[in-house]
Amino acid sequence: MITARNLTKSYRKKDVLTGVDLDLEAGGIHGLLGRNGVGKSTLLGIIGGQIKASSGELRVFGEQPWDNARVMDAVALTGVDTPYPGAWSGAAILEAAGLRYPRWDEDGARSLVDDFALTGALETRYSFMSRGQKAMIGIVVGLASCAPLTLLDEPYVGLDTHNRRVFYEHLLAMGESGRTFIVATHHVHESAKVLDSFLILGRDGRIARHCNAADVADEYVVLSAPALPRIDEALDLRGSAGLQRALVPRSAAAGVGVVRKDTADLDDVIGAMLEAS
Ligand SMILES: Nc1ncnc2c1ncn2[C@@H]1O[C@H](COP(=O)(O)OP(=O)(O)OP(=O)(O)O)[C@@H](O)[C@H]1O
Repeated sequence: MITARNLTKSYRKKDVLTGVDLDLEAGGIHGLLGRNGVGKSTLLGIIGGQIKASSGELRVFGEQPWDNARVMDAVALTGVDTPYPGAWSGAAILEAAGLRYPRWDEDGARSLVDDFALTGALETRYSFMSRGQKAMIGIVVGLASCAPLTLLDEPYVGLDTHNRRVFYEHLLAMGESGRTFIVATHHVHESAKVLDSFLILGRDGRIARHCNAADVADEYVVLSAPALPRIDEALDLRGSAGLQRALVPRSAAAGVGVVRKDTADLDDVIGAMLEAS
């Protein structure tokens, strides 16, 4: 569904994406992770046809996406920076989304509005909405679009605990629908429950890792000992006086002598991958 080869994007003299290679098959919920400013929103904008890449190859549904109406009809991109007109009410935004997206699910939108208790905000001008209300409007648009490829850019910013749970429940319920979701997120712990895979965009502007959520914690163990030998494949974890801890691929840990080996925690693995990226 998405194939990228050596995709780059520079803003004036600033190189953001320097050679993204990516193969993503249709279906599932995928997290796009990376440190602040590495280019996650830029990459989503390029995939969604809204930002023009500087060079490289990109195919979304077999076509180049930039300004391509066929691709853009099948892709919804919403998030914290979606520039809805400030004078529009929530209801007007949802009505426009219903006209914009050919597969729009009116009942689904209503159910999300109910679950988010957003009815009151539907009459509020977008510019007067709270951050959380804006986030919920963006989520309703993205999820009810029924776009085969739905890109959510930090969709939960400003949501309280209850509404984040509502969001994840709806997203999870759609995970088996055949649709593909890419969620740019900094919330590894919360999102881990719904994600099928993690894409880590590194500080060098390339995809550093693409790992399957079901496998990643099994593939690593935590070694701890007063002094660990050097293990090239190790992802560093915390070390304190008298105790070193390293996150190591299970295969590389097999040959290490008498040290304590613990099962790795998904948060630790992803966190260490982000640090190393
Ligand atoms: N339109 C633009 N013009 C110039 N620079 C831009 C533009 N859009 C983004 N950038 C720069 O590109 C870099 C990547 O920005 P982007 O928003 O894609 O990162 P991000 O990974 O989504 O960040 P965050 O996690 O902080 O939201 C940043 O340095 C940003 O300042």
